[in-house]
Amino acid sequence: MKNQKKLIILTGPSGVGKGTVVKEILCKEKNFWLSISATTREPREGEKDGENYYFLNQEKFKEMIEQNLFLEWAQFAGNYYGTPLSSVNEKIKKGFTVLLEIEVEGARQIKNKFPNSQSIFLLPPDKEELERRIRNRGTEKEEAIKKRLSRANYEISASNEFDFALTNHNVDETAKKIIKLIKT
Ligand SMILES: Nc1ncnc2c1ncn2[C@@H]1O[C@H](COP(=O)(O)OP(=O)(O)OP(=O)(O)O)[C@@H](O)[C@H]1O
Ligand SMILES: Nc1nc2c(ncn2[C@@H]2O[C@H](COP(=O)(O)O)[C@@H](O)[C@H]2O)c(=O)[nH]1
Repeated sequence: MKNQKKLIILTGPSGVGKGTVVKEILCKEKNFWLSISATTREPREGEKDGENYYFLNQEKFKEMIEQNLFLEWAQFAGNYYGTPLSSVNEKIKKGFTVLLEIEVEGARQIKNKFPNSQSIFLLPPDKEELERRIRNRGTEKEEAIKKRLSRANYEISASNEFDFALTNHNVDETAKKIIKLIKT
């Protein structure tokens, strides 16, 4: 894949605000494109197949792994998640800056495969605020919240592996800082 600087990884623990910040970035930057991942998790209320994710069963997801159709994939909190290769290639060729909003294992895979990609780790102001954000989102049951929070400790300890680490205090400010980092 050419022009790897156009490939931006946004990672960080579940609930830190990656998706919210990405939405804000996409409102501000029309030449940026967010990759649509595939997942085996169940859709949340209001989520649409092909818009939020490609919702697949495990058999189909594993078939895609076998066929090397993912740029990266990982298991997270009991489900599979992966970045489909073809659409990312196509958007980069068209000149878009492609954003990957992914967890840490997948982010490491992309960093290894594409050393010129740029990686940004979002940190919460503190762990209590992270828990508040996940709980207030209201999308996960208690068991899933616990899995995500225990994984968050491991993920936060990996924050120094990435090019930049930013604390997400305020959505608008974080989005502006990320845009500046990408364009510098
Ligand atoms: N800077 C912020 N201040 C306060 N609340 C925030 C901030 N950023 C995001 N939130 C809220 O935190 C919750 C989690 O945000 P979001 O879903 O974007 O996180 P995420 O990192 O994408 O999570 P996941 O990895 O689980 O998909 C949402 O309810 C969102 O509105
Ligand atoms: N490695 C990958 N991680 C991904 C991908 N798409 C999303 N994610 C990350 O999974 C967790 C959970 O997401 P949720 O939508 O269930 O809350 C979160 O950290 C996402 O960033 C992907 O393609 N590959």
